[in-house]
Amino acid sequence: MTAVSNPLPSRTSVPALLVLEDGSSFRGRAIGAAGTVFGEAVFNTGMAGYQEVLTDPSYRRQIVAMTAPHVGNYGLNDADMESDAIQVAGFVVREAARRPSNWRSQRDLRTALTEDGVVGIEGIDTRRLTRLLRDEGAMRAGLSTEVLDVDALQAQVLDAPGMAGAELASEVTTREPYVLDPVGGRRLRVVALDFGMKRSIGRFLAEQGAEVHVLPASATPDEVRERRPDGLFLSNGPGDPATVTQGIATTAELLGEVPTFGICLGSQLLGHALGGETYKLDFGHHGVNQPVLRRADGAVEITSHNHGFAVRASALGEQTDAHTYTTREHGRVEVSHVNLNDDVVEGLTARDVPAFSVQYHPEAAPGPTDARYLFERFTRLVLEVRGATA
Ligand SMILES: NC(=O)CC[C@H](N)C(=O)O
Repeated sequence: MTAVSNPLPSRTSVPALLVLEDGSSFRGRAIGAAGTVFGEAVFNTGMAGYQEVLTDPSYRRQIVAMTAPHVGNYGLNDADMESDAIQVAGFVVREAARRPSNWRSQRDLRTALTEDGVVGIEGIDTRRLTRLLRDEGAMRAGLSTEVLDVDALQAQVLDAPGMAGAELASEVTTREPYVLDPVGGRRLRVVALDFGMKRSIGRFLAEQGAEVHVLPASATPDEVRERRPDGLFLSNGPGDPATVTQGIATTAELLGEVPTFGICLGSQLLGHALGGETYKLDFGHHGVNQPVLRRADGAVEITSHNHGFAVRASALGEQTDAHTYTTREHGRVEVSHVNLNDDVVEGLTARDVPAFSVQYHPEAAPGPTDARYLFERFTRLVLEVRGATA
């Protein structure tokens, strides 16, 4: 008999069930831990980058379905983790790779889901699921290897909380402050408020020569001031931005005092701090090819997204020209970036205080790198303000 050195693992035959709040159901095979989980079902259109998606804390309490039909080919490695572990509540794929082509010494998708205690399902019609979510909007969902009766699981889904009103940043923020060393000599000191910050974002800030003081989401304006920062960074994060009340209050108080840059949830918090509001999108933007118009020069950036909420332009204040609003307390703010698919606000630039933000992901992990220049833009803004006040 010939020995087979590296046989394909046999397909699991453990059944799993996904049920949406409207009762739509999908039967498939388990690819992760055993259990029952609830969350908001969303679809991600990236062809690759599943490791960064899985480990992005902004995906907390979401059941993420990948539209790419085959996921897991290259495995997971240590370098591309966006946090310590998989964060999604559940993971849905058409077909999970049975054996990864790379990083075999590290983790394959099935092992990673199982080790991190995350329930996953494969073998379902992800196109049908995506069409449902696109037509009906993001829905609450349940995914289970234990409750295999559709009505029973749907009843539990209907009892589970939705994403509107969900405060999740406190679950993923750092418990203790810590400092990231600047790369290549210190040029500036930044306080980063951590609402669930992706690791790559901290790296890109540090690569700007920033000594990055990462503080918990609960940090007060005085706790920020104690660090004597040249700049304030507002991170990405999960949940409904309107619930991040301390983050909004801290940002609002420091506006005009410390130059500020926000990414994703951070952009929404800047919108609130300027006096505006956020609202829930129907099915959100989760992918790596969203076209965003940069109004300053008419360029289109192809960008990486993961957001289910957005800033409402009209709530920022009185509209003074096509894209500029006068806020009650912080002067003018311009909607600097807009999504070309659906006109959603994708960036804010305050005109009378040094603050700007983008709703998408310049760190591009995963995604195209068109917007990486924004880290440099933040550094320039910080150095300009410091130069002017020195
Ligand atoms: N990636 C993020 O920061 C997401 C922000 C917010 N939780 C949203 O879904 O809109």
